[in-house]
Amino acid sequence: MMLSAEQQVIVEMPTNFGIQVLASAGSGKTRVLTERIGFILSTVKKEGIIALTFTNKAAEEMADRLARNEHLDDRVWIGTIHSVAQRVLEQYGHSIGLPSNFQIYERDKDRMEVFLQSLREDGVDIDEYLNVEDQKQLRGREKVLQNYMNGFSVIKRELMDEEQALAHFPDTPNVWKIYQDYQEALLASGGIDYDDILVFAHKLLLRQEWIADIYRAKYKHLCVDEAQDLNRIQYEFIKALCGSKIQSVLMVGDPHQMIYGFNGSSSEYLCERFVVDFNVKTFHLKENYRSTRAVIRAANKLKHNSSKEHEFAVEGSLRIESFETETDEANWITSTINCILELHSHEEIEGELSLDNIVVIARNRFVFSKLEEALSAANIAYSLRKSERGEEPSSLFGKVLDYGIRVKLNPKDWVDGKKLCSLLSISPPLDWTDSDILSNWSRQVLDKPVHFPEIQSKLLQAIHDIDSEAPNIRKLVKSFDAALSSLSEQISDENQKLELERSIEELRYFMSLWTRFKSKGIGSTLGAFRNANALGQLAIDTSNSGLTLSTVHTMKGLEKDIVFLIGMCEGVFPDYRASQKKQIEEERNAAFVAVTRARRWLYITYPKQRMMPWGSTKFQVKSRFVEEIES
Ligand SMILES: Nc1ncnc2c1ncn2[C@@H]1O[C@H](COP(=O)(O)OP(=O)(O)OP(=O)(O)O)[C@@H](O)[C@H]1O
Repeated sequence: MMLSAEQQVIVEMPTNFGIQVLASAGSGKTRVLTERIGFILSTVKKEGIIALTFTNKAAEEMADRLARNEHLDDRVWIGTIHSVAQRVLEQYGHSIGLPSNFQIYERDKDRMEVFLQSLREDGVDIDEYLNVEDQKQLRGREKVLQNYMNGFSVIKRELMDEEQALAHFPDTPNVWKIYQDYQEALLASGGIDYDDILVFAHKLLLRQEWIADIYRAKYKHLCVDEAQDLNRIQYEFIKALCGSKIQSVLMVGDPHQMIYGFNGSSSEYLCERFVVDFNVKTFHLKENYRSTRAVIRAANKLKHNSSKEHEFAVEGSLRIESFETETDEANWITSTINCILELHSHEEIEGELSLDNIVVIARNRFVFSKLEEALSAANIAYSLRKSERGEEPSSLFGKVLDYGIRVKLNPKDWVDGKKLCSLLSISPPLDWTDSDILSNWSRQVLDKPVHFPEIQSKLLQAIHDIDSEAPNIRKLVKSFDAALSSLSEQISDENQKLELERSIEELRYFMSLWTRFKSKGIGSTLGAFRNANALGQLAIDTSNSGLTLSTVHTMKGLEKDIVFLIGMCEGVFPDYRASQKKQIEEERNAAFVAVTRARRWLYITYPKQRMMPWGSTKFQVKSRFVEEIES
């Protein structure tokens, strides 16, 4: 596949300044970025490149696209912005006072637990505040606390100081003090939260110039995909990584596809700040290489003249259908998918037609419920693309393994320590710094009324004994796999058997994560493994084959031959919470992203009524975006 003349020019630009590529959907931005990396690898000796993406999935796709290049592993560092920042902290976090095995609290409820504890320590009787019978009142109070947590995220990602925070949250009393206390509580438990990863890494690069120089000496080029979605802290982190020494920065993006406004994203960083802060040459690409004429016409109705059809583009098709109910909509999609499969092949689509060619996209995952029922009834295998953060284990054994490792790495982690104590019916200790804590629990659990106390006891001791710097996970897994399997043969109680079955599954899943961690070459210690898992770098994506159901946000940057865009009603898409002009524009961006994922055929559907969660039905109005596409 040849690059176009315009693409080729960008790929082969000299490396002594920045390159900004502002281009529409399907115009080959990611392609240009990966070709540029290949070009640098083959023309400039030794110098390394950092390639930044927004999702682990996108990082993997980029690695796949680059796989044919020599020296990929030693010269190119492909990762999400968070994962790059996390590795900077893992290696040098101690230089700004972070504990060597710092914990990432990636789960919202763990962060909330730390927050509640910080309030208790401040003398606030938060347990009394939350001790209300009335559910509505309780939800209201929980929301107040959640608003504080959201506020902390804003403070971090906008890099606010006290004055700015007080001005930004005029109606939130004591916000700065409460925020400081939360930060102290996090650090006292040896942890940081997800937002902190970038904040601390940014601080580190600014304060310890010598560390930043180590990276700059090795990596002299930086490439950022989907740069329209950068937010302030992400942009500032990139800037700090470059300092004044790195000028070879390529940012590609499409302002029409900015869909993370709720996370502080703004295309201003790509379009304006980048130009001010770097010596930048700008390029535009308009030709769409992905989609058929029918799809491009629909996209251009949402964003006027955003894409230009490629001269060899085929016609493709667009079909818009309405249904009485969501069930009718789901049944129609299911039968249409079956009809497509029966075709086996079509001149507009390369290769055999299969479920792999199809994705169903919706604004949010709740829209899929009726479709999931219909697909199951019709025996059509599908997978729902999930967010990348891992799921928590459900068996007691799986939980002991997960929380135990967290406590092993950081005995100050009372959040996971307390959860473990409660699961094992052990009283929590007063001292959270004891490095023999797991060994003590291993003895105490033996006479507790829990599932298989001896196995849990052995597991706790085994975790205690692991060498964190060079853990032999394979050996640990092998011995427990054998022990659990032999126990299941001796037991007749059905529930206990199920618990054992789940324990073995979760142990094997843990092993597959470890294997994946090792094969990715992103570290070898237990701490690096735990953090990579926390950031979703080890998530195993099952949605590569079969029919994919995906929200718009998780489909970003990807493409399929056939797209069904479903549930297109006002209130769903655009989302009912979008009321201001700016929010509606972002919804339009999301609709544009959804439509432009289609390479060949696009189906858009909506029901005329929907079932509400409380059981009654509600009449629906066709989405304004469908009206526009039809106009
Ligand atoms: N010069 C080219 N000739 C043929 N196909 C191309 C060319 N450039 C890109 N493509 C193909 O067009 C499709 C879109 O490319 P790519 O994913 O790089 O676009 P993009 O601009 O990053 O899209 P988006 O912003 O919508 O995610 C891909 O299938 C890619 O292989």
